[in-house]
Amino acid sequence: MTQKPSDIVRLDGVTMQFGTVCALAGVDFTVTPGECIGLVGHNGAGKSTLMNVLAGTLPPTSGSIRISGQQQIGYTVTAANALGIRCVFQELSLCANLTVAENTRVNHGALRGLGWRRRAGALITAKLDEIFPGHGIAAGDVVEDLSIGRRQMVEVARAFTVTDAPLHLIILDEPTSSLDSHTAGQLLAYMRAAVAKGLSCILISHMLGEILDNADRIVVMRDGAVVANGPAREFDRDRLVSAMGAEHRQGSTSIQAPSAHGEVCVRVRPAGDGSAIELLARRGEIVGLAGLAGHGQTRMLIDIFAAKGGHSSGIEVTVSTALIAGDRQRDGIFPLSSIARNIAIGSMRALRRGFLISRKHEDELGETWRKRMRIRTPAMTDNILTLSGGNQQKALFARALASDARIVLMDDPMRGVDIATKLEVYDLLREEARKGRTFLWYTTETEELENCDRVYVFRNGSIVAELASHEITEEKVIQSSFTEAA
Ligand SMILES: Nc1ncnc2c1ncn2[C@@H]1O[C@H](COP(=O)(O)OP(=O)(O)OP(=O)(O)O)[C@@H](O)[C@H]1O
Repeated sequence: MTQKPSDIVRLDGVTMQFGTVCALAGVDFTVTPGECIGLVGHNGAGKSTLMNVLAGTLPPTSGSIRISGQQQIGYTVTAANALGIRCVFQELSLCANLTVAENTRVNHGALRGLGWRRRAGALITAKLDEIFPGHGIAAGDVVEDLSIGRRQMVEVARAFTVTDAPLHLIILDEPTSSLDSHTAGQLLAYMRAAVAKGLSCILISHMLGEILDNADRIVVMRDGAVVANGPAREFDRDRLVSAMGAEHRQGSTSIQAPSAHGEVCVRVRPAGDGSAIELLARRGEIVGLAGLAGHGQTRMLIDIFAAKGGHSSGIEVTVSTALIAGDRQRDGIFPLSSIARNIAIGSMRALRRGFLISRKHEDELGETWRKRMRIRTPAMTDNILTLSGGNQQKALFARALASDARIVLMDDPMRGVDIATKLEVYDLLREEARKGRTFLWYTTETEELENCDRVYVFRNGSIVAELASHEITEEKVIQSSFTEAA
């Protein structure tokens, strides 16, 4: 196939085989200047793999790569960078023990010589100011001290910085997955403005509204192949969902209000002058934690988890807890273990036979949750890192639900999970809540709060509003997020 003079990228017949898994089954894909392509597909459809090929981080098993008309042989990240292609990966790639400025230097060989740290700091700060005004990040901050949302902001801003290499195409793989809606809006507005000036962009997201609102063209992948490709105006949510191969389902069905008099199993008394609101969760409730990212929601979940069924500085927890960590790379997965072991690790007591862990029971547990969460893998004995990002997240969910914990603390747990699975997980949560489990659920996706019985809105480390189920709207959450406690 010949390349149109205007194509920046032309991939033809790209395949990628990981052992027995065919991640890409002959994909043709093009990008033209000044367009935003929305790339969607179920977890494990092959989106990240395709982007890894395009960014030069994975050599394809077969197929051809042409960039600006040039056939690429031995294509690498360095070549991609020199040709103006950058990628913001789903699993953040910043060095945790370096500062924000030092991480910027890693990508820019031009920032050498005397005063490089100051110049790197100025470069990244200017870009952060441009994309995320009011970001609150300093160039001297060490990355491991930043919240996952702020790390995502640094990673995105760094990809947009330019020194000696040009920037023609930016690949954003779920760039808003850890950002609250306000910050995500800042990024998407910046991206649209850059596209209007001629930059090309590939946006991967499971938030279909984000794709429909921002893409010029949409490409849908399914099982390693492109199954739909056309102008965004030809798609709506239903068409996207069915192209992805998910059964069409209406959004969440209405939830049964829990007993308002159920036994209280978590109570967190506010510190300070008494203006903040107390957090209470009863048996069988799904309680949402909302507000701008980094305003104390994760801290509260960790404090409740650390209280371990006891009392600790104003926190009372009367039953056992499990935590689904928000940062799977850092706090969630056991990278040397299999998928089944990663799930079973939350239920070790139940799986113990004498001094040993029963492999048979571990395998059975893994199989049950593979089916329930639709984890896409040829074998649950494979290493957890062979799973796509969304499928890793499903395994973490399975770990908490498979455990006997009575309270499940969820720190933005649906990061990267596809729409079909999300709807099933929502049903699962309700079913578990009806059986008496309690869920405390921090989410950066305001739409998800509709699944909650009540929502607490956080600001500056305190709860500033409590919304009953009939009051939960995006507008109300955003309004409360910007209001101080009365
Ligand atoms: N290093 C690897 N080893 C083995 N299998 C892999 C590896 N990387 C990816 N895969 C498999 O390739 C397939 C495609 O994965 P990929 O990460 O591209 O999916 P994705 O569409 O980006 O999914 P998600 O939405 O969950 O991020 C999956 O079945 C995954 O398990």
